[in-house]
Amino acid sequence: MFSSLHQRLPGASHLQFLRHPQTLHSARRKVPSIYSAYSTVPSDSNVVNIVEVGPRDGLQNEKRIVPPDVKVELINRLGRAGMKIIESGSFVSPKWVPQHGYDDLQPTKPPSTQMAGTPEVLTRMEKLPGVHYPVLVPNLKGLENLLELLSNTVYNTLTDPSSSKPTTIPPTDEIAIFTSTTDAFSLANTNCTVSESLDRLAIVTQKAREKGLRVRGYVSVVITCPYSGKVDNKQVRDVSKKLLEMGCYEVSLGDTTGMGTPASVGDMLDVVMGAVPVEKLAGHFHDTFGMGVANALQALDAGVRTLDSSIGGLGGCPYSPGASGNVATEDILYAIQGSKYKTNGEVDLDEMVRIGWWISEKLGRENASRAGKAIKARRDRESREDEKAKAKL
Ligand SMILES: CC(C)(COP(=O)([O-])OP(=O)([O-])OC[C@H]1O[C@@H](n2cnc3c(N)ncnc32)[C@H](O)[C@@H]1OP(=O)([O-])[O-])[C@@H](O)C(=O)NCCC(=O)NCCSC(=O)C[C@@](C)(O)CC(=O)[O-]
Repeated sequence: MFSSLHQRLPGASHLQFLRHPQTLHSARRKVPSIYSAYSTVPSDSNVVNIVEVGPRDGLQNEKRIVPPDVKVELINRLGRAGMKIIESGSFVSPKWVPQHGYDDLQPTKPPSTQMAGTPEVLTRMEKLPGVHYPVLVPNLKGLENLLELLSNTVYNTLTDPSSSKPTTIPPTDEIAIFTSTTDAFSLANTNCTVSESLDRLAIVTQKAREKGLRVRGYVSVVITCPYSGKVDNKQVRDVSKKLLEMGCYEVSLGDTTGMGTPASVGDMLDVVMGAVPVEKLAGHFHDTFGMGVANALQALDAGVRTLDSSIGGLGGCPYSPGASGNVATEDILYAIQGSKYKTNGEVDLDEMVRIGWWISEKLGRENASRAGKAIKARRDRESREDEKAKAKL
C-alpha cells in the first residue's frame, strides 16, 4: 500500500517549518450497548477502535479558555454519536499547559489553563454505559488529584438498557501516561529525560493499577522530534516495550509533529512490531502535512487496530511548535466507510460532522476536517435545492 510514496523529504526543511509556529453512510442514532471498547482487537479482525482525543489533545492548545460547559457538551455529544472512548481532559500541572496569558473575553481575569477545568468536566459530563473516558496523567501528583476526585465523586447511576440492574459508572476508569523518544522533547514537555520519565511513570502505572485503573501509554515524536530531528525507530521500539512492561495495556505511537508519511510510518511500525505485538499498538497521527489519513490507513494495513483522532481535526501539543491538530475523526470515519474495516460500534458520521462544525465555531477556528467540510457543503447544497423545489410548488 502506498508504495509510490517511498520517497523521503529532507528533514531540515521540515524542521525549519516547525521552528516557526507562525508559518504555520450516515448511520442510525442508537443507544450505546454495553460492551467493552477495551477488548484488544486482533490484527486479523476488521474492527477498528477509534479513540476520540478532541476534548483533551484537541483543546489543550487552544488560546482561549474553553468553558467547562462547552467541554461537557462536546463530550456528551461525542458519546451520543457513538464514540466509545473519549479522552476527556488531563491532570497535568497548570503551569505547564500555557494559556498564552490572555482571554479576550475577560482580559482582567488572571490567565488560567485549558485543562484546569478537567475535574469539573469529569463530574458534570454524561457517563454513558459502554463508553470510556480516559484522562491524561503526567506524574504521581496528577494521579493523586484524580484519585481524590474519584473518591469524592458520587457516581452517576444509569440503567443499562439490556439489564434490569442499575449500573454505577465512575467518571473514568483509565489514565493515559506519556513519554517520548527523545530527551529534548521529554525535557520540553515534562521537564525530565526519557529515562527519568520512564522511572516516574512506572510508579504512576503501578499505583493506578492497584487502584483498579487501566493505563494507556503514549510515546510522542515517533517520526521526527521538533528539537532533535529524525527519530531512530529503535528508540520508538524500546520505549514502547518499556511502557508495556511496566503495565500499560496499549501504547499509542504519536507522530506529534505530523511529519510522518506512509513510508516512514510503515518503516517505524516494522521495527516496533519486531518487539511489540501489533495488537498492543495504536496510531496517533497529527495532520500537519495532510498525511493523517494516509498514515492511519498505513497503520491499519500493518495490523494496528486502534486509531486516535480528533473531532474537527482539533489539537496540537504546546511543545510541538508548528504542528497542527490530530487527524480529524470525520476524515477517518469517511476513509473507512465502505472499506473492509468497520468501527467498534456504530458511529453517526452525519452527527460527527455537525459536532465538528459546532465546536470549530465555538472556538472561532477553521474546521480542519476535509470530510466535514465536504459533507456540510453537500448538505447545504441539497437543502438549497429542496427550498427551491418547494418554492416552485
Ligand atoms: C510533568 C510536569 C508536572 C513536571 O513539571 P515540574 O515543574 O518538573 O513539576 P514539579 O514536580 O517540580 O512541580 C512544579 C509545580 O507544579 C505542581 N504540579 C506538579 N505536577 C502537577 C500536576 N500533575 N497537577 C497539578 N500541579 C502539579 C507542583 O505542585 C508544583 O507547584 P508549586 O509548588 O510550584 O506551586 C509538567 O511538566 C507537566 O505537567 N507537563 C505536561 C505538559 C503537557 O500537558 N503537555 C501536553 C500533553 S502531552 C501531548 O500532547 C502529546 C500526546 C500525548 O498527545 C501524544 C502526541 O501527540 O505526541
